[in-house]
Amino acid sequence: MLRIAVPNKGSLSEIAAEMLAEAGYSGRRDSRTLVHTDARNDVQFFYLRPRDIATYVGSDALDVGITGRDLLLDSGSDASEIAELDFADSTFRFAAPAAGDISEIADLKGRRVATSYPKLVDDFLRSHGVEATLVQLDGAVESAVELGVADAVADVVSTGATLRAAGLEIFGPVILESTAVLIRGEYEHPGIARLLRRLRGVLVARKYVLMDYDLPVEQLDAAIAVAGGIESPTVSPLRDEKWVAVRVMVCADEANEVMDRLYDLGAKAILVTAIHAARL
Ligand SMILES: Nc1ncnc2c1ncn2[C@@H]1O[C@H](COP(=O)(O)OP(=O)(O)OP(=O)(O)O)[C@@H](O)[C@H]1O
Ligand SMILES: O=P(O)(O)OC[C@H]1O[C@H](OP(=O)(O)OP(=O)(O)O)[C@H](O)[C@@H]1O
Ligand SMILES: [Mg+2]
Repeated sequence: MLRIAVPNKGSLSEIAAEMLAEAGYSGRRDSRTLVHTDARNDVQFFYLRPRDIATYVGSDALDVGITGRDLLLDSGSDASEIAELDFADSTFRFAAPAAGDISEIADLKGRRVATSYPKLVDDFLRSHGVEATLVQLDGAVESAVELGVADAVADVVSTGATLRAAGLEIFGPVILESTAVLIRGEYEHPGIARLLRRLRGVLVARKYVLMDYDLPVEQLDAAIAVAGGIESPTVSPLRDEKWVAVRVMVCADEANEVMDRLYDLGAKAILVTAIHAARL
């Protein structure tokens, strides 16, 4: 049975649970449940703190897990990334008071840096030859400067709203581009391949739509240049030999532009349908 570590709370937990449900797995019904068995799919879910998941997977106590790249690297675990899961995208940055005397990482020498990711920040500063004092906090790191606990912070940045609200300004290079990832330990459980296929199927179903349209046959090459699909579009003959029917996968966020361009080529009856599941 494949043992899967999933976040039990925080910003990763809800989307991870949605992805697994879309991939056909049953999940816990009660938020206090710590272990759930999906016998039909021969998997067992262990609901753990996101920060701890890399430790469980890296020690092979569990076979595979969903966590954040920043949490994986900060854990020092031996677990390794096997796929990006296309959510919880964030950058990890330094920030300091907008009108202060810290505007580049060299200015951090001998200063105090507050963070919830001490290993990640320590490794980065060492790699840049900067010696600073790290102040480890559990969260809401942006308040540390105002309250006199630190001179600068290093934290997760998504929209930047939290930093701006705290009067802090980003400086220095990007420490890390983080995203949600699937991770595994040294041992590659045979069940991982199928889990990966299912999760990738969810990502494809979310990213693409199916587009069907009728087209004068002489415009086919031009239409395929507009939307070539994954391998190649499906082209079927119509009763009227001057027309063909085409079915093609298109990125959902490009669908309207593609429809406009196909329309300009003379396409008719252009229909877009959502993809519920996929295996490419
Ligand atoms: N605002 C955000 N936007 C994108 N990703 C985020 C954001 N905040 C946290 N994350 C990501 O979530 C993971 C941290 O999850 P964790 O649950 O430990 O903290 P959290 O999301 O801040 O939850 P909470 O603060 O509710 O405990 C990291 O991978 C981090 O990059
Ligand atoms: O750039 P933004 O869109 O403002 O998002 C970034 C903020 O989101 C997270 O905080 P969270 O709300 O999880 O609180 P926490 O710091 O206590 O974890 C993260 O720690 C940042 O503070
Ligand atoms: Mg948080």
